[in-house]
Amino acid sequence: MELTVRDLAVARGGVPVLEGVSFGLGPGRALVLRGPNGSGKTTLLRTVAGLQPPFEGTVEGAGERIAYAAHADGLKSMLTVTENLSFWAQAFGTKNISAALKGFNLETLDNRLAGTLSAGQKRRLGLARLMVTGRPVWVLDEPTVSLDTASVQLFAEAVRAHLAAGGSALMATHIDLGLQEAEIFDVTPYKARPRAAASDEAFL
Ligand SMILES: Nc1ncnc2c1ncn2[C@@H]1O[C@H](COP(=O)(O)OP(=O)(O)OP(=O)(O)O)[C@@H](O)[C@H]1O
Repeated sequence: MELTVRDLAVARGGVPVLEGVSFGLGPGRALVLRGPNGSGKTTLLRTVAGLQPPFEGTVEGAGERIAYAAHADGLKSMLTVTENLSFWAQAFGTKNISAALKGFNLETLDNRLAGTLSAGQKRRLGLARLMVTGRPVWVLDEPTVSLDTASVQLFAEAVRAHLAAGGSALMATHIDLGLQEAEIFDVTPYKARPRAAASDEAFL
């Protein structure tokens, strides 16, 4: 099944920031959103992930197929690394956390409370969570923030394995992940044009 975005316009605070966005993302494919600060990449990802409604247009093949990871790591600070992953595995109806621990080099930190991890370690745990969701479409907002070079490499390998297993990934990132297979989507900011007043639903 493909994630299909058609003629999408997205808004923040009731103000449109992007319009006319259309793309399809099928199994085994990665798409990287590129654009300057404030151009609307986060807003687009939030809309695709269902965290806010489209201003215009449609998103199909999303919903429960999506695992979303954004700036806020959403970790439970008083649970250990293992307990965090087990919690999510249970929440998403999966079982195996060992691949996620290994994939993000968390094995030696397995008994550490998440709240005591460094910024990069927390980010690794937040990304490891993706692997236990079992969900096919990863939507990732600047996933490599705080990661060192070796961890960026681990992340790229995790994405590559996800694609090879038939998953897909939609990402906003300012750095080159070394994923040659990823396609680039340049976001073009909204051009002001006459329109009716922004709807209240678009206000988030
Ligand atoms: N809660 C909000 N209320 C109003 N405007 C917002 C809100 N959040 C973001 N914006 C504005 O919406 C626009 C798009 O922001 P967005 O975060 O989607 O951009 P971005 O491309 O992800 O930027 P960056 O590369 O800096 O992360 C920006 O002009 C931003 O200032």
